[in-house]
Amino acid sequence: MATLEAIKYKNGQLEILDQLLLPESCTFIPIRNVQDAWAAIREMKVRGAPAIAIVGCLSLAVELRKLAALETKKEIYRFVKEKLDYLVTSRPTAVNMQLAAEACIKLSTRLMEDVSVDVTEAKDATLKHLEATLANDVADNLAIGEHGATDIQKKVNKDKVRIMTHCNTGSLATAGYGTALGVIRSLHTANMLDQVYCTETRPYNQGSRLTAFELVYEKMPATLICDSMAAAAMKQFNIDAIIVGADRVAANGDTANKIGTYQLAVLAKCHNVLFYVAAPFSSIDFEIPSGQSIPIEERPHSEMTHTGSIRTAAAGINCWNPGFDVTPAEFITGGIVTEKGVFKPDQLASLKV
Ligand SMILES: CSC[C@@H](O)[C@@H](O)C(=O)COP(=O)(O)O
Repeated sequence: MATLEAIKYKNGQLEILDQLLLPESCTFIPIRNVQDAWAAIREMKVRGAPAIAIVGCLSLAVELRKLAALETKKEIYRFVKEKLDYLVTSRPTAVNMQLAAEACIKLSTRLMEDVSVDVTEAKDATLKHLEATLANDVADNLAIGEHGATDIQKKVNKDKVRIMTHCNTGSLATAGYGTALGVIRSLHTANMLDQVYCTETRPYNQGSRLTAFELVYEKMPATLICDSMAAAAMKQFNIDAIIVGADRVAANGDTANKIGTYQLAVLAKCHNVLFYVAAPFSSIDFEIPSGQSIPIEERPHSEMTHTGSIRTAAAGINCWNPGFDVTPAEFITGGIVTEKGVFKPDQLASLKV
């Protein structure tokens, strides 16, 4: 199934769909270098944990392709490390950019130390690694979709299911297909989706602006709700499962995701609704034992006090605007859906590679 495309890369040319302009306008903007990518990530022109890492890696590929002047493998290593270290500082909560940077720096170190590899081969191997991120992510998402849909079908045991989701985890947040929205897409393709309820996702409205846009685009049976309607909707519509994405999953399964995820998980427990997290392995941070160590991004207060340029909150009020919250592993009752299968949170630690 053709899904929306938010990241376009060909022969060293990178363009991204400016998500700040959605749903009014579909405008692609060029990313000419790592600095452009850093700014696009920071300003949330591209957002969503996997998409952030892919655009970061591809922006480095753009620069590396243009670079003729590097004469030694050490110069390539230094160039790659400096650029990736910088990209990691763009946003703090999602771990995907950090893990992608660590993997690429490790590769660059290995190529530098391998005497059988010359400079051109080292550069080509690094480029190949960076450019593969796009296709790898789509393949991972297709597998996540399959595993998630099969697990939900097995546990819910109904012909058609009602799903709730939060934030945006679709083609716009990934290289294509999506993670949690990928599972919903797979259910829809298998004619097993009765209805998906997507939350508005205040204050940045990734749900109403982006997920709703994708759902309409894909013609899925979907209903938008405000975040404050989640409990009522669970009760009224007999939701079968909630599925969300992740920005960072700790080794014990605690999961950081868009603010509002934790309250959905608590509500799911009260209403006996299965709660799933869908994320690629590149969102799992095996180095941190629990969600307590996950850095939570604080966002500008204007996201809460204004709608566009219009102030909707009383002037002078103090605000608290964390971009993410942490759902304790015990609330993830359905499981963590990855490209390698569906796991209970307490199974994760043993999967460290
Ligand atoms: C597949 S994306 C999973 C998460 O990154 C997503 O749910 C989310 O929280 C995105 O937050 P955002 O602040 O829009 O980057």
